[in-house]
Amino acid sequence: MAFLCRSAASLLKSPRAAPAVLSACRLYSSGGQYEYILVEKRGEKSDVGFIQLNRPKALNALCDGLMKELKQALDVFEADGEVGAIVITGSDRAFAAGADIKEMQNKTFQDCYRGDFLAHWNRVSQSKKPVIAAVNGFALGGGCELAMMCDIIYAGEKAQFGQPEILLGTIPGLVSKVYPVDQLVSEAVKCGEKIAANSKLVSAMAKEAVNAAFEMTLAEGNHFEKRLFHATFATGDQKEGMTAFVEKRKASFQDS
Ligand SMILES: C[C@@H](CO)C(=O)SCCNC(=O)CCNC(=O)[C@H](O)C(C)(C)COP(=O)(O)OP(=O)(O)OC[C@H]1O[C@@H](n2cnc3c(N)ncnc32)[C@H](O)[C@@H]1OP(=O)(O)O
Repeated sequence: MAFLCRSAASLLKSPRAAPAVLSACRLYSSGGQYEYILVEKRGEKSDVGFIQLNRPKALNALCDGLMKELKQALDVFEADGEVGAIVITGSDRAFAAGADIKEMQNKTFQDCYRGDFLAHWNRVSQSKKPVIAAVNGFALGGGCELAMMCDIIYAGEKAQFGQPEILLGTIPGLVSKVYPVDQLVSEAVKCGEKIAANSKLVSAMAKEAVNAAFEMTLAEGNHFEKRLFHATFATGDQKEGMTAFVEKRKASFQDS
């Protein structure tokens, strides 16, 4: 948080940063100049910053360009003295279906590690102003995490939250459910079968991240999880999982 405050303050004070903020202000006052998001001020007093993710054909998959624009819009709203709260939403069908799998498919571990892939995704949790997620439809993987980074989540009746990364050969992917007594054991076995059909190597990495988090601060846990996520890009199973998604077929994991 201290870092955030400093970075926001430096945006406001630094003469070099000021033009960036001003030009970003123009972006939402003139409207329509972002490619992947819609940005405006709402509310009777125009005191609510409103950001709508807008990649309908890709179910608002969070491509790099979208995340950069989201950061830019948050910077603008943080610098705007009128804005007291920020709402992030998607479409009726999807809040966001996760990180962009087509962009990630061919990334290597080296690409992820060198570029500190997804490091800037924490921007939302660093906002000094309260952020409300208004979630309709799919909120999966990074989309679910984006909602969780907000301070408040309002969900539509058909919202679906999930962490399906394990299906792509990467982490995380843990789900919990409640069942009637007589169905519990068979449903638990079915769940075990689903987990066992995924990469055993990557499942172990997901468990390692969760277990390690119990012994760490939140920042350390996030960092460790991100590094393990990067490490999945060194596996054949991540390549298989993401390629299978793009080729619209079932993945065949080799635990390698
Ligand atoms: C890195 C971590 C963060 O920690 C991640 O976020 S990994 C990504 C996690 N998310 C997922 O695994 C969800 C992937 N999407 C789906 O499973 C399905 O698309 C669905 C959300 C269940 C919806 O299925 P439906 O059959 O209704 O629609 P389509 O699959 O035909 O999707 C329509 C269109 O959107 C593209 N798309 C959907 N999700 C993504 C994505 N995450 N990245 C890139 N593109 C995505 C999909 O490919 C279709 O486009 P088309 O290929 O037809 O041009």
